[in-house]
Amino acid sequence: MEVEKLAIPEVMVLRPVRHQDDRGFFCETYNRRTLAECGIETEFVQDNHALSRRKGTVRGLHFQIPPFGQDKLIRVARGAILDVAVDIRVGSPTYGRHVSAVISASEGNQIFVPACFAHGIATLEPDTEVIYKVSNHYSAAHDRGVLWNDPDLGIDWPVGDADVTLSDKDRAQPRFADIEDWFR
Ligand SMILES: Cc1cn([C@H]2C[C@H](O)[C@@H](COP(=O)(O)OP(=O)(O)O[C@H]3O[C@@H](C)C(=O)[C@@H](O)[C@H]3O)O2)c(=O)[nH]c1=O
Repeated sequence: MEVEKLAIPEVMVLRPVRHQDDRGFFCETYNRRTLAECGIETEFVQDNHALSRRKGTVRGLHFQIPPFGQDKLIRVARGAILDVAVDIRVGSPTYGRHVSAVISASEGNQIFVPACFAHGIATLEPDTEVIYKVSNHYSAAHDRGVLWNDPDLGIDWPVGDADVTLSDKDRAQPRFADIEDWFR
């Protein structure tokens, strides 16, 4: 498996081997041993599957607070996304900065985002299906977010305010400056 550490190196893009033949391909989308060889020892406990019908749908930026923080391993079964991870570790040299990568069904790549990052996606194609593993169970009481287009974060989303599809929850998320310090 190829591993690419992004500019914030705790966030990694992974490329599992795709075995191509006349029928199509075969790919191990999750292998605990291979991930451990890449330095990812996370135990995942839940798989999620989200369909976004429209291109230009943004989900995020989301995180769960301790003790329900979630490492995430994200891939795309149909379509493509821009995946964004914002460092929310107080005291980190990259606090408030973000990295992003295009993750797509055609590439078969994946992205690993640790718990102490706010995470979001923007769909680059209609009917995009995202499948991801998380290392802690969902807890609505521990669910938190940051406003996707907060100018303080300076994220270059592939969709503008006028065209974005967002949940009501994400429209009302707080600014980055107003979130509490959950991770150190
Ligand atoms: C995330 C989640 C949501 N739900 C429920 C709550 C709600 O009724 C419905 C939709 O939830 P949301 O609007 O929060 O879904 P969504 O906006 O897709 O949230 C996801 O966004 C991406 C960017 C992430 O990183 C994920 O961790 C998760 O926060 O599904 C669960 O039952 N289990 C879960 O694990």
